[in-house]
Amino acid sequence: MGVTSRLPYGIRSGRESLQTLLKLAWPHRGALALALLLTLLASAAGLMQPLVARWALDALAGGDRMAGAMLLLAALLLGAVVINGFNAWLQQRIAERVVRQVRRRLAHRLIRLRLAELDRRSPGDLISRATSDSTLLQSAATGGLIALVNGLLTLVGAFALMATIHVGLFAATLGVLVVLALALLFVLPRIRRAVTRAQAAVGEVGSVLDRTLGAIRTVKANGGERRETAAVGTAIERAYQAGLTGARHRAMVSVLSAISVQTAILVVLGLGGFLVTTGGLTLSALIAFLLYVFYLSSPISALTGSLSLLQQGLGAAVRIVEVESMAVEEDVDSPVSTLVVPGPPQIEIQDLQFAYPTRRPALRGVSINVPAGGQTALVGLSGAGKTTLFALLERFYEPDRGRIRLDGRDIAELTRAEVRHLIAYVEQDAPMMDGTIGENLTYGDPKASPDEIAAVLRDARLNDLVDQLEFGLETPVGAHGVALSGGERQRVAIARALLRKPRVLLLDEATAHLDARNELALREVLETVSARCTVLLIAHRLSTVASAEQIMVLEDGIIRATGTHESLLRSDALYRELATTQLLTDAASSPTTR
Ligand SMILES: Nc1ncnc2c1ncn2[C@@H]1O[C@H](COP(=O)(O)OP(=O)(O)OP(=O)(O)O)[C@@H](O)[C@H]1O
Repeated sequence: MGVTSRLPYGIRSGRESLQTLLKLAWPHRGALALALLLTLLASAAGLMQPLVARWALDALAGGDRMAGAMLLLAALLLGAVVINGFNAWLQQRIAERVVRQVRRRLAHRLIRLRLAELDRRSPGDLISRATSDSTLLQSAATGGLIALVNGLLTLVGAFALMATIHVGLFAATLGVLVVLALALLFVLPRIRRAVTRAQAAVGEVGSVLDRTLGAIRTVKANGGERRETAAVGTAIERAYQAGLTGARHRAMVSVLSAISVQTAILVVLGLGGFLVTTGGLTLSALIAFLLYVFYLSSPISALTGSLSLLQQGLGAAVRIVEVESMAVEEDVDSPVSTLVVPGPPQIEIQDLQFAYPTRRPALRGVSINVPAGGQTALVGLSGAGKTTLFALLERFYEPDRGRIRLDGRDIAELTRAEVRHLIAYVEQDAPMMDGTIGENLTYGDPKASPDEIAAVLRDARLNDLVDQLEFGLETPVGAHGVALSGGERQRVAIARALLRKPRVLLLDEATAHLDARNELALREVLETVSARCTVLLIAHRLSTVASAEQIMVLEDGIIRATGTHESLLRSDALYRELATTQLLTDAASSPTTR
């Protein structure tokens, strides 16, 4: 790490990307070795051709029959064609497998990324890494690697044969090619950087579109179409410019390799011609040597082509390596012991501190004691830290300091899978997953029985809604189905939470969109549920808050008062203010005013 971190970013990322590429190719080493063997066979067949041609020419000059040589030449040509055809299919298959493997791994990690990582990145950019970046790896991890090794071996083979014909001519050819190699050292890293830039810009296109389509009503209502189109346009332009730069560099590589081979031919022709006239070389040897120089264009273009291809792959691999370095929740797949907390637990929160990156602390030493069972309400002004407290209970984030204990067990010592198995959480916005209402209900407990589903439908007052729908529980909802109202979505989310029979139920403004009748019904359900489950709720409705046995007032990341509705009305100015202004909206239905 020490050495790596001192290297400039380009070199470090290049090396890491190459390691990633090799790691990806490693599981397919058997098939890759076969593909390389076939490539070498085809190349050997190619290398033999000038020798056989020389043999044919010598036979002709000596007045011998050349049929044998011609037959061998034909066999070599045909053999190379068949081998190349099979090899192309084999390599494509390996390439597809590499991409499948990368996409599976990326999908696995992206779904398990920690929220702190997701907060810093846009979903569109992350998605593009699993889609377009992984495609770029396809040919690099197979064809690129094979062509590189094959190009190198063929080149060395050709060099050896050329050196046996004439060392001086070989040295002259090598001199020309060294210049090419030096030029490549300069151009190739630029291809990689251009590809990384282009892919980052493609990711940005995804981000902008994701943001725009995700808030399309806001965009339309505010006439933001032109602005959003311009924002996408800027990213598209950046991708185009980076793509052009890459194309320019790739073109330069092929021009350089063609020029170097042409130069080598001219040098060999001039020098070789001179040697032939002075008797230092036979004509057939010169022709054979020249055929090798002509032949060199094939491994050289394979080599330079594979190097550009590899640079493209490496450029994309940089972005894939980044995903590898993002923190994931490793313990969400671990087995869950249902006995961790047998009944509704007492929740003990001690000196909890937490700050989002680049923000002032959202929680500044919260200590509370939530009794086992029963309902506890959290109230406070917007931004006080209520949702953040729930996020820490769910272990979406880890606290900077302090502990949360469930029945004396520190949740940091439980796996996230265990913590989340114990807790059901109804979010503020209650989004629907794409699928049917039934699938949305059973998302947390796919094995729920029809009776259990019927019970939660009753509890969440969803019966009427489901009965009205043509396909009942099979009705699709979400982006591709029936659009549910805010209140309906909340009731589905509550039903889903109840179906999981949690030990702890977190409700984050879960009644905000409910009408008075449904809210009253839900309060009765919570009354029953809280006998077997510790309910912690954030609410802005006086009716919901006042029915809680304990109320905590959170202000600017700290608990400023705890008590019952009546005691807080007497003792806490902020609660009194909240109760008479913010919470007053439905005072008519509050138990205290009824
Ligand atoms: N993902 C996040 N990244 C950065 N800051 C955040 C994030 N989520 C919340 N915050 C900030 O943390 C503070 C506490 O937010 P939190 O959502 O916990 O408040 P809240 O009491 O639930 O508010 P509300 O009643 O409006 O939902 C706020 O200043 C908020 O802007």
